[in-house]
Amino acid sequence: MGIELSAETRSVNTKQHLGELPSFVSLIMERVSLFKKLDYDANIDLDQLTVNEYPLGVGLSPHIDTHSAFEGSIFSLSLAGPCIMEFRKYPEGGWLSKPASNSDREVEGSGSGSNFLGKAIYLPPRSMLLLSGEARYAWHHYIPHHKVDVVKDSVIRRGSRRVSFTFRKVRKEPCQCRFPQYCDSQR
Ligand SMILES: O=C(O)CCC(=O)C(=O)O
Ligand SMILES: [Fe+2]
Repeated sequence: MGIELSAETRSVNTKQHLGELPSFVSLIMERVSLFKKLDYDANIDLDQLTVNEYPLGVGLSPHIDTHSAFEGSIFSLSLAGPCIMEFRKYPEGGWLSKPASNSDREVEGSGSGSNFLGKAIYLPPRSMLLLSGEARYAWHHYIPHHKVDVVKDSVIRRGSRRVSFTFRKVRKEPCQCRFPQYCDSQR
């Protein structure tokens, strides 16, 4: 909603303006505006909304949201069931290997040429995830294709579905972030 996003290229067609965001998200936008009080360089004049539905066991493949398509702050509201979102940072830029097993931990990968830092974050229902700075520009995020997540030896069962509302601001100029090896505008 707002502006069309291609699932294949993870990019936007700025000519495909789908209209204003629907009025039912205005309360969410009000809550998002409270983030301005925090010390973020956030431009939170958000104009693009993607709604994702994840049936039980379905995840999200690893990616960094396209730098050239969206500004520096990305907000994702989790609804219905919980999930664990995993993050990896590869110093070289690209994604190199398949995700390892899931848990709430820090990971340093090695072997088969991979060298990454990993983190896993629990996203309860009704929580808002803010990706900004290095987390937005340099870390891949993904949701493993699992029905059950293990966090510090506790088993967290996913609900029968999760729905997320991801709010972004479409970028009009090339990205000039501090992370050129991850940046499609600077390669
Ligand atoms: O489901 C989410 O919370 C995140 C979705 C996401 O990363 C994306 O659409 O790029
Ligand atoms: Fe994403």
